Amino acid sequence: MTDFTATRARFDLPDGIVYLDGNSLGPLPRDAAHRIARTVTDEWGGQLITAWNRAGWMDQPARLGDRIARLVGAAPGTVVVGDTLSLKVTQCLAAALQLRPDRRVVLSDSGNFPSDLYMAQGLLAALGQGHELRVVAPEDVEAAIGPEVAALMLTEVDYRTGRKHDMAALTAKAHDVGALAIWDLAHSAGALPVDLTGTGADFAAGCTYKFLNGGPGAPAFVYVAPDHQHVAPLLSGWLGHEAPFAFDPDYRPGPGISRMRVGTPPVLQMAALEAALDIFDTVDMQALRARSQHLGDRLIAAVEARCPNVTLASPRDPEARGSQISFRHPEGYAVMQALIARGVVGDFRAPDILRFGITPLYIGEAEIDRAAETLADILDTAAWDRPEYKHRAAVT
Ligand SMILES: Cc1ncc(COP(=O)(O)O)c(C=O)c1O
Ligand SMILES: Nc1c(O)cccc1C(=O)C[C@H](N)C(=O)O
Repeated sequence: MTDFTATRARFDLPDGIVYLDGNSLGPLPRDAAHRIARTVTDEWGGQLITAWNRAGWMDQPARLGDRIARLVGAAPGTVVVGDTLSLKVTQCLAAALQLRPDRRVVLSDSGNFPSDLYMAQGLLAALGQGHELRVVAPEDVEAAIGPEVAALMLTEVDYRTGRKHDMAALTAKAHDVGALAIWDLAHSAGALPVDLTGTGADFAAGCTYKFLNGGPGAPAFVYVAPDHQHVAPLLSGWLGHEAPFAFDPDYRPGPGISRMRVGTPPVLQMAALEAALDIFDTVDMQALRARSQHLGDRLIAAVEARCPNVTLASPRDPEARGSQISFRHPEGYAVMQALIARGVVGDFRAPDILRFGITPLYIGEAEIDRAAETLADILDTAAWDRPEYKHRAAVT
C-alpha cells in the first residue's frame, strides 16, 4: 500500500499550480532544501575536505545507485550515479560495441531522444571503424533486429508520445540474434516498474531530475549487467580507477560498476537526490503504476469529452504507454502557454505536442480534472490566440 496523500505532503509545490511537468523536471521535495543546507553548512562548512570521508561524499554515488537499483529492478552493485544521461548512454554504447567487435550496426528509433542519437553519432565517428547508426520507426524496431546488429539502443518511453517499448520482448529478440540491449530509462525510472534483471537488459541509463525528483542538474545513473562489468570503460576518469588516490599514471579500471564513475561527484545535487529517494522508500511501484494509469485514462476521457480539436498522441492502452499523456493541436505552443498562464503547467514539444506528465506522488484526480477543464475553456474561447503566447522561449 502506498499513501499518496502522504507522498503529496512531502513536496513543496506553489499554491494554485497544477504541475504536470514532472516528466521533465520533478518538483522540490520538502526535505531537499534542508538536506542541501545541512550538506553545505555542517559538511562543507564544518568538515571541509574531511567530509569526503567523514560525511561519506565519496561513496555516495554507489549508495544512491543501490537505492535507484531497487526502483529499476536491478541488483545492488549494478548501478552508480554521476555525470549526465548523455554521457552515461555513451559509456553504455561504447561498452556494448566493445563486446561485439565484429558487428557494425547500432539500431535505434526515431522516437529516441535526440541527444542519444547525437552522442551515438559522435562516438561512432570517433571510433572510425565504419559503424552505422540505423534509425527506424519505433514500430519497425523489432523487425529490424538482425544478425548485423551489435547493439539495440532505445529509450523505453518516448519523450514525445509516451509510447512504451516492450523491454522484455525487444531485449529477448536482440539476444536471439546475438546483439546487446541498451535502455534509456529517462522517462521510466520513478514513473513505472522496471525490471532490468528480469528482462535481461545489458546496459541502461537514466536521469534523476524527472520522475525521481532529484532537482535541476541532478546526476544520471548507469546500469551494467553483472556479466558485462569486466568491460573497460570508454571514459577512464580517475574516480573509476582501481586506486584513485594512488595517483598512478596508468589507468586500471576499478571493480564492478565503480569503473563507470568518471570524475568528482556533484555533492550538493546528491544531497537533494537523497531527499527525493527517501520519498520513494515509501512507494510501491506497482501501486504507483496503477494510479498513474487511472489518472492518465481520466485525463484522456475528460479531454476527449470536452476538446474536439485536440487528438490523442499517446497510446490509448495504458499498458502501451509510460506515465505521460500527449495531445496534438496545431497551435500547441500557444495553447500550452495559455495553460501555464492559468496555472496548469505542462510543456510543448515540436511540432504540435502538448505534454502532460502524470505523477501520482503529488497529482490526483482534482488536478487532472482542473487541467482538462482549463484546456477546454482555453480552446472554447480561443484564449491561446494572443501574440504573447506565440512568442517562443529559448527553453520549451
Ligand atoms: C530520453 C532522454 N535521453 C537523454 C536525455 C538527455 O539527458 P541529459 O541532458 O541529462 O544528458 C533526455 C533529457 O534531456 C531524455 O529525455
Ligand atoms: N534536461 C532538460 C534541461 O536541462 C532543460 C529543459 C528540459 C530538459 C529535459 O530534460 C527535456 C526532456 N528530456 C524531455 O523529455 O523533453
